[in-house]
Amino acid sequence: MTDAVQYINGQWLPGEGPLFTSRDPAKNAELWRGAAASTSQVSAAIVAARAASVAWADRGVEERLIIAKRYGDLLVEHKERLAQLIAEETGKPYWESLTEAAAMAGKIALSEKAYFERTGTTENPMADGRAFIRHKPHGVVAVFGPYNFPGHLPNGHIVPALIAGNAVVFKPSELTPKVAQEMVKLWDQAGLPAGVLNLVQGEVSTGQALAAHPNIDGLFFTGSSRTGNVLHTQLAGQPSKILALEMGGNNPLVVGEVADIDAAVHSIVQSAFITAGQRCTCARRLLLPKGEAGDRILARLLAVTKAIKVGLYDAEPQPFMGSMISPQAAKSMIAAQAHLLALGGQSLLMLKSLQADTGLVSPGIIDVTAISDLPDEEYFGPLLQVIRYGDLAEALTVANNTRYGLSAGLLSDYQQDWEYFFRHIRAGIVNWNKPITGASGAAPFGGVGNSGNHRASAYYAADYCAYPVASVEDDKVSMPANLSPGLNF
Ligand SMILES: NC(=O)C1=CN([C@@H]2O[C@H](COP(=O)(O)OP(=O)(O)OC[C@H]3O[C@@H](n4cnc5c(N)ncnc54)[C@H](O)[C@@H]3O)[C@@H](O)[C@H]2O)C=CC1
Ligand SMILES: O=C(O)CCC(=O)N[C@@H](CCC(=O)O)C(=O)O
Repeated sequence: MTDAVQYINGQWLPGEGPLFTSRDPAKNAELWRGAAASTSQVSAAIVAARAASVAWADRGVEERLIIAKRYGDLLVEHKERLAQLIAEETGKPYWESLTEAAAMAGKIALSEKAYFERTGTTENPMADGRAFIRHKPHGVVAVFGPYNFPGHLPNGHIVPALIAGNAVVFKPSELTPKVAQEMVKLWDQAGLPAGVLNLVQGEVSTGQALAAHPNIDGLFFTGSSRTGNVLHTQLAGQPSKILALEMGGNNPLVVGEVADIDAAVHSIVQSAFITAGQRCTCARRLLLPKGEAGDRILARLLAVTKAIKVGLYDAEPQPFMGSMISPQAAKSMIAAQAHLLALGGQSLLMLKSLQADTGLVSPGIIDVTAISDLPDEEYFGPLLQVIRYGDLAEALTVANNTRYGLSAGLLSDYQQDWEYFFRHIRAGIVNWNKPITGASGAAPFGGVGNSGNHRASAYYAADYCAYPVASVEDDKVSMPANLSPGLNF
């Protein structure tokens, strides 16, 4: 008998599918082992969610919020343990894992505010009755999470979905099942009724069974563009299902004229190397002006990046960068770097494996200006591509030369440069003199192009968690003051 890792209709059950494991990528040790949910278990989770969804929606938002707030309190109470699990399963430094746990707790109040501001009830004036805009939950929604924020990002779909009155079937990343299990345990402890939130663990086939199920009303996905596109195709021709896709980016950070070089370099480092470059918002392409000003920034960036402390999540003092998610992810970054070098890139700082069979790598910087056909790929790790440009118009053309459009930024002391940049850049998160990572949950979070499908998350997640209903109402049926021509009463 394997461990009870599936949570279906309020019961922890062993999976009936193939065994899979989760490993600590920094210490190369097994952390978790369980059997995947079978297709019939995925169906059972959907049946349970469907059955629970009516009573959950009927409870009303105030009652649902009481449970969500209890869950938030439990997140605060258990934040150190949760951060420890996040650190072990992802390799992120403990300090950063604590910020993820805090963001999860902060999501409750932000989602409550968004629910009422964006999808609450509005009464509009009407001469002979009342006009309302109200919102209703979709019913049963599937939530898919990525590994890089195994708590915060699925939580960013689950919390608003539950507050809006939906029941959820959650399929976390197969690389981070332990964090997912902990989250669901806290919801259970908070008193969520059986069936309202179900957890189906497993690898891609479990995700496929969930996404293909005819009885889901919506699918909220955060993950790679590749998978998001598969899901988009799969759900084509099913307009009854709402699909929210939060996907990757090939994000540009443009540096213009800046007086404070250290401040600019700090913003670049925070944008490119936080979470070992494994944020969807991370800067992938750094656009630096040609000439001395750009050379000075580059020299300082190289010096600071060389000195970045990379290490174990529990090292003291704490490193800035921890491990990547897996040894395979580290190898794929080394391969990406080799590919760019073969295309004509020039390494300024090599991304290197720091310890065999772990995800520990040093950050890399590569000048790709000479590559005429630069791949428009999201290399999801700490490898920053530098492109030198002539003027701001050229920088904008290069920055926008991507099928993605998630985040973008400008570092410049000139307001007119910012205004020009803002007018011309195509992305959903556009910052000035700030890192392009670390987006606020109080703002919409999403991208254009291949980064999303126009259903932004965070503050706007409320929008895809409920559908609007327009009503005109009166207490009694009454004759209108003026009859339409041709009617006789
Ligand atoms: N825009 C955003 O909000 C964010 C986007 N991301 C993106 O996520 C990626 C990293 O996360 P990963 O876990 O590697 O993403 P992924 O796409 O590999 O996996 C995401 C989820 O989809 C499931 N899945 C994979 N293939 C599937 C299929 N064919 N059918 C159904 N489910 C399937 C996985 O098991 C997992 O639960 C990066 O590309 C990053 O840019 C990450 C965080 C935020
Ligand atoms: O959903 C929210 O509350 C805001 C979005 C957010 O937290 N974004 C983070 C991480 C997302 C990622 O890049 O994977 C960020 O902007 O750094």
